[in-house]
Formats: sequence, C-alpha cells, structure tokens
Amino acid sequence: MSLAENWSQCLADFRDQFDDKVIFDSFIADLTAQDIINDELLATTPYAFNVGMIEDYVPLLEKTYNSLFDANLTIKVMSEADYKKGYAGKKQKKEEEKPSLDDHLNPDFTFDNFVVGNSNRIAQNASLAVAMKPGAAYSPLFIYSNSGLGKTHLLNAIGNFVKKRDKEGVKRILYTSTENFVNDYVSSIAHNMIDEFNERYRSIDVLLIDDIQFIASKTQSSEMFFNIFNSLQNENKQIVITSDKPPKDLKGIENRLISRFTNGLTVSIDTPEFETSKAILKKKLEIEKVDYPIKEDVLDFMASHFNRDIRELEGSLKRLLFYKLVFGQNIEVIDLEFALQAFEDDYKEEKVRKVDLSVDKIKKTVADYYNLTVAQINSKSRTSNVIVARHIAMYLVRNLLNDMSYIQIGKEFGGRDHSTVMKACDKVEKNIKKDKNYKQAVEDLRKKLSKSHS
Ligand SMILES: Nc1ncnc2c1ncn2[C@@H]1O[C@H](COP(=O)(O)OP(=O)(O)OP(=O)(O)O)[C@@H](O)[C@H]1O
Repeated sequence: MSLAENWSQCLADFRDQFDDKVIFDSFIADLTAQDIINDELLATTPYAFNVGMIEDYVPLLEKTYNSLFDANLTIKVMSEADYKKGYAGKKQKKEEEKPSLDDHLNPDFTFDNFVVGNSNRIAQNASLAVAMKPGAAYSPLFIYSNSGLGKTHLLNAIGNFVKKRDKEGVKRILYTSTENFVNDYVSSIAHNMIDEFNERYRSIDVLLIDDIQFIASKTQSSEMFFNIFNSLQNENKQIVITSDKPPKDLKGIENRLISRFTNGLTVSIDTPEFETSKAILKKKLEIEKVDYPIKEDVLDFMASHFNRDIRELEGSLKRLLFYKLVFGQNIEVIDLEFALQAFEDDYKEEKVRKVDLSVDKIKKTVADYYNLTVAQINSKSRTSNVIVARHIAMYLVRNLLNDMSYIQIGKEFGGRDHSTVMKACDKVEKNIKKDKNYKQAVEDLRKKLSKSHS
C-alpha cells in the first residue's frame, strides 16, 4: 500500500475512535501525508494556523498509525508552505548529492578464496577486522609487500565483504588504483568538474586505494588526496591503502601524508612459505575445477620452485594445465616427469639462479670474510662484528636466493623470528647508504658469491 493509502486508512480509523467529529472535520481531515524521512512521517495542513490546534492530537495519530501498520514512526505536522520551503527541497538535494558510484570491485577476490599462512596471516586478520567493522577497527589500514603477494586481492576482499553485508545497499564503497585516482582528478580539472570529484570521494564510506607509491611527485594529486583523506578520517570512514613499501620508505610523498598513513595500522605480506604456496595451488585447482589427478610431488616441486610471488605460482599452474590440454590428452595422472617437460625452460633458468648458491654457501663466504665461523653466525652472540656479519649474511640470502621469505631465513639462522630478519635487512640497507666502507664490503661479498657459482 502507498503512503497515501495508509494515511487515509489511519484517518478513517482515527475518526471512528474520536468523539468530537467537528474538531476532526475542521482540523484533522485535511492532513496529507507527504513523506517519511528517517522514521518521521511528515504531514501537512493547508492552513498554517491549524498546526498549533492539531499538535495536541499528534500522539493519538501516531498511536493509530503505528498500531495499524506495525510501525514506529513519529509524526510531524507543518503547513504545506513550510514543507515546500524546507523538507521537499532538502530531500531532493540529498538524493542529488549522492550520485550512484561504481565500486570497481573484482568479485573474484574474496576472503573465501584467500589462502592464509604465516606469510600473510596478520594482513588477512587486519583486513577481515576492518571489513567487519569499517571505520571502527583500524583506519587507515596500510598493507605493503612486494609485487604479486595479494594486496589487491585483500583490498577487494574487504570491499566485497562489506558489500555483501550491506543489505540495504547504502554503503558507498570504492576500489581504485592510485593511477586511476590521479587520472580521474586530472580529467575533473580538464572538464571543470572539481566539485563533483570532491563530492564523489568525500561521500565514500570505504575507500580502497591500491599502489599509493604512484602518487609520488604528483604534488596536486597528493594535495587533493590529503584533503580527501582528512575529510574521510574526520567522519570515521574506512580507508585502506596498499603500497610496495612501508610508509617511511615512500619517496616523493609529503611527510604530513606519510604520517597520516601510519596513524592506523601498518601490516606487511611476506613471500609465501612452502606450505602456503602448496595450499594456494590446491585452492586454485579447486577453483578451476580440475578433474584429473596431479601427484603431490608435482605440487611440491611447483611450491618450492615458483614461489617468488603468487602471480608466478599461478602462472606455473596455468602453464601446466595448458601443457596438459595440448600435449597430454591421453595422460590420466600428471606426474613429475610430465610436469618437468612443461616447466623445462623455467626450470633451467631456476637452476642457474638457485641451485649452486645456498644459504650455507652465503654464511660460509661471509664468515670467512670477517674471520669468523659459521657457528658464530648462527649463534646468539651479541659481539658487534658477529652481529654485522650475521646481518649482512641475512641480507644477502634475502637478496640472492630468490627472495626467500623472512620466516624461512629466520629458521635458517638459528630459529630467529621473521621480524628480527626484517630489521636486520633494513639495517643493512641503511648502512649501505650512509657508510662507504660498509657498502664496499657488501659489494665485495656479492662479487665473491657471484663468482663462486658462475
Ligand atoms: N593468499 C592467497 N591466496 C590465494 N590467491 C592469492 C593469495 N595471494 C595472492 N593471490 C593471487 O595472486 C595474484 C596476485 O595477487 P595480487 O594482485 O593481489 O598481488 P599484489 O600484491 O596486489 O601485486 P602488485 O603489487 O603487483 O599489484 C592474484 O591472482 C591473487 O588472487
């Protein structure tokens, strides 16, 4: 039933219960229901002086209406003239203020198909917390990692989760790459539509912005982003940002923006360890609905050879499935022999890159260089030259061995925590920048290692 039909039924019911029919016919019968805004039913009378007369009867009108239609509204009576001046315009304006917004979410990236392991657990937990309570858990959430490790996936998963829970469809969610943000801004300047641009971004409830490093050196876009960021933060809206490096290492971005980035929570994603890589492969096979068996040692091989990032892992799987389609029509089970043919070229390259150089070789070379033993490198010793050598060895392992994960490196160096390894690598990078002799030592070691396995 429409509001008008409800209202006329309400008035009819009210009249039946009301003793003084003259008062009803003089003041109340003319009331028209105009609209319901935020649980308030707006009713108008053609004559302004009637408003005061009617107010005494409003509680009874409310009771009648709410019990007839099982509602919980309050009724506000005003003159038609006041309604036209104030409310009618306001509602129209409100609708105009919020033009529809395409969220640009990729529906394939969800929490359900994001495999969780040690390398990404913290980032996944923080993202889920944000998705469950946008604006309340951590804002901004800043996620950083090397390429292909799941940042875009998590951003979209947050958006898709919020969208799914938002049954009334009122939450304004936007996923955008920083590049698109900048293009959008430039085009709004070109078309003289800066106000629209501003309104669009400031009306967002959940802003998911990918690869913020690309805003570096784009002064005007940075300024605009800074203002939008502040406006959303002030209104407790949710912002999630990704980047290829932690906020403090972002170059060409103003300090005031970087300090805003660190106001919420910063989390990183590491290179996947063997178990996570293998679980991801299994998940992808499930999603692809692959209906022929693939032997475990094939997955083991892939998880340990194509694990620099997940895009590489996915690529290797696509390659295997394609190879099976073209050359393996009659093969029922994919075994390692068959798989190695598919990976022949990549594998050769891997071999050159990886096999000859090992963690042990790096430890030994560094230990010799500093007149130490490998046992000292692995030990808990806090003697300064041992610490220097240990940090450099960790750094070289991280850089030369196919981006081995911090977790794996920690295990290789006497069971240390991944954050210790991260700090060590950071420290080495800083020292290389500020100390010429130190830089020389790292370079010498690099050369020795490249000679030893060429
Ligand atoms: N934990 C995971 N479980 C399942 N798939 C994953 C996981 N992490 C990443 N992926 C997949 O790996 C691919 C690359 O991930 P994504 O694009 O999110 O990486 P990224 O960190 O944003 O990379 P870039 O920095 O290059 O933009 C995607 O197809 C994504 O679905």
